[in-house]
Amino acid sequence: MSGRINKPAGKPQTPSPLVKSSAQSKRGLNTRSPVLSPTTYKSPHSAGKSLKLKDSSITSIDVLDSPTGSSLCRSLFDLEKCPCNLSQESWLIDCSKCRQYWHTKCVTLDGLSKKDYNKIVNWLCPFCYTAPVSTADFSNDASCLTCRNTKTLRDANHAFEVSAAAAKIKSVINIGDISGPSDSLLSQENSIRCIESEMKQMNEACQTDIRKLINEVCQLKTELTNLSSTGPDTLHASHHSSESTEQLLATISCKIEALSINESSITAGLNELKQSVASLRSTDPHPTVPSRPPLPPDSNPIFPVHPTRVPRTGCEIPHVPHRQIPVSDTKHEFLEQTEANELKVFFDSCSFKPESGHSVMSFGSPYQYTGSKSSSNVPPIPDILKPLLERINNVQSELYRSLYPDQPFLTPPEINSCLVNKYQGSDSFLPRHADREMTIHPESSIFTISLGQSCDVTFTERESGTESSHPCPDRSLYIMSRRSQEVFDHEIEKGSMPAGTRYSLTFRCISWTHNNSTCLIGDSNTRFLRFGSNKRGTFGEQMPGQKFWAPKLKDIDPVSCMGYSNVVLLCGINDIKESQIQCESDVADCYTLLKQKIKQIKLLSPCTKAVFVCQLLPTKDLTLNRKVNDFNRLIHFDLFPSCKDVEYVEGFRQFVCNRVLAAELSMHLDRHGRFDMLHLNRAGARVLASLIKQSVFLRVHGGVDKRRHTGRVNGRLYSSVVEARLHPSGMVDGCQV
Ligand SMILES: O=C(O)CCC(=O)C(=O)O
Ligand SMILES: [Fe+2]
Repeated sequence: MSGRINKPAGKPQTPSPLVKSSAQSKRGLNTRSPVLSPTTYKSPHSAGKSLKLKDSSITSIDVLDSPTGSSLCRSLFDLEKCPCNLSQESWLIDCSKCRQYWHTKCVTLDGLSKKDYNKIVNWLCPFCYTAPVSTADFSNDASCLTCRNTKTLRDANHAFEVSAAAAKIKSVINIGDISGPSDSLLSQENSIRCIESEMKQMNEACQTDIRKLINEVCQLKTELTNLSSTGPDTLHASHHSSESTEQLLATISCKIEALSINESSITAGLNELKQSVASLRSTDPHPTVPSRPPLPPDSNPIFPVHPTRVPRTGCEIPHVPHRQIPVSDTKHEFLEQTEANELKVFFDSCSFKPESGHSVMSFGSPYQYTGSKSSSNVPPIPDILKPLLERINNVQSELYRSLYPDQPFLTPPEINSCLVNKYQGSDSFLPRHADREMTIHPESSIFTISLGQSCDVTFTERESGTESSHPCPDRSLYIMSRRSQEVFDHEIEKGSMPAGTRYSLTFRCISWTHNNSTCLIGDSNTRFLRFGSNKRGTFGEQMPGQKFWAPKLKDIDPVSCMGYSNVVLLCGINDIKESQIQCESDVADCYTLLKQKIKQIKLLSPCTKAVFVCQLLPTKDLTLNRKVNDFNRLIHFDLFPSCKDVEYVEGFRQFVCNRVLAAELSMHLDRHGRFDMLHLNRAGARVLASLIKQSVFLRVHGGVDKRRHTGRVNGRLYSSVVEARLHPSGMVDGCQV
């Protein structure tokens, strides 16, 4: 029985392991009469073997006589004293693991009866108890890739490794080809592991031989003692005796020779194996990252900046062309004359609200902008406008489909709002502005139909000041992309309007949910994530957005972020995975590219409220994880302190188990049947989706999750979202299964 409670000294000696900490037992301690009065003591070092102690003093001597015993005895006196170091009238309980005794009061067990104590089979003391959950060691490693190695986790990981190895062997048998960088890495790591285990075996064999040798020497010693005890005369008296001595000596020399041969062969073998390990390690594609000379730390860092972890290059930002044009398309005579006439009659009868230089009237989804006078009590789209709206939506769908021809499942933006401007006379004008409200769908266009008097709209490229003029004849349509609003202003200059009346019908895709529009740019680990309005399996209608594919950092296109409220980046693993990325500086260069991309995004899309950066996910390759750590540290210690509006997608610790990508959240084999080191499975993607969604919503609500009930994703608690990762059926928003 372990987890014993010892009885007070002086009580009848039974196997019951109770000890009362009392003056009497303390005296016993001083006289080396242990608190453990005669009883069965299980050595913490003897793996369950019991020492039957007859008498305490003899016990001490016996134990002190043997080399292991001395340390055991030394520790006995420390172990049997409660770490509180106070004498207390309290029972003592010993830990099943380290055998340290504790006052039951000190470990809050004092409410239990003696009967209850004796029911305790296993008890772990505060020194030995480890919470059965992974706890990241955040103190040293900002990337959270180190976590506490509890036995449960270690066993789970071991089981995973065994199954992964089995799968690997199976794939080798089935496919016969395991080429590819990750496989060569794996096979190399496996070879190291094999050699290391072989070395372990040889070491063990060596130990066994040494033990055998000691036994035999002891045996021979005894035999020699026996022989000598018969006296030298007797030894030489008979021919028989002399024969046995010679035989004995011959046996000894034979055995010693055999053992030395064995030993030298073992040593040679070990040396050979050591060499193999060394050569394999030297060809490691991801060698130990050498440190760079320290660089001056940031002058005013929020986080303490590790001097070696500041990127070596400055962050000059290469200019990115915005690739926008002021008017993306024009259609003359878009309206039939009769339709135009009908519309003019209709608008002549409407009451417009005056704004600066013109007057306005709205239909459909309210369009709010600075100084808008028509955004409250907005009537629905009138019947007379419905056929026109349908035509415009057709044009919008075509435009959207041509933008994303390879993604036919995406839903084009729906034009749902019409703002009509009325210009009367040559004094009318339209102040310089851009239609860059966040409520406008970032992938949509703004459609303007002119009715009545012609005029020119002037466009100005904000950065360069370059102006261009666009003529707007009666019944024509011109189209501006929402993205172009990030770089061009437009206006109808004062004094440029002719006499007479002009109506401009401007159509947009408006929704307050676009305030949360999100552009997700990521690598293959974003492949299961979906935007959409389905309650399950997508990010949902409250987080509309679009995904952009960027396997490497260079593929991040800052132009795609223009007009989005949030940008989420998950990219970089394929960059640092490259074999030429060999040291911390190389990793820092990759990180610098990420930083440049973020700055370019913010330059091109200044209205974007936040850029969320996902740290790199852990992989199953420990060597690659070192680079991951280096990259992630730069995100923590350089990016976040230095870039305003860059936010952090929290909770990535969930992906780590035993310092690698958690088995239950990741793919075991890729589609070619090879060991998959990098990819999340659907359960992992669900966790990733919930973390992204949580971060985005926390920003929207100033750090407070206000959706329906605090802590919920589409009505489900975040905690259950995370739990749901293990349920194959548990679909979480943001992730399509
Ligand atoms: O009247 C026009 O052509 C332009 C109208 C416009 O820019 C607007 O309503 O935002
Ligand atoms: Fe406008």
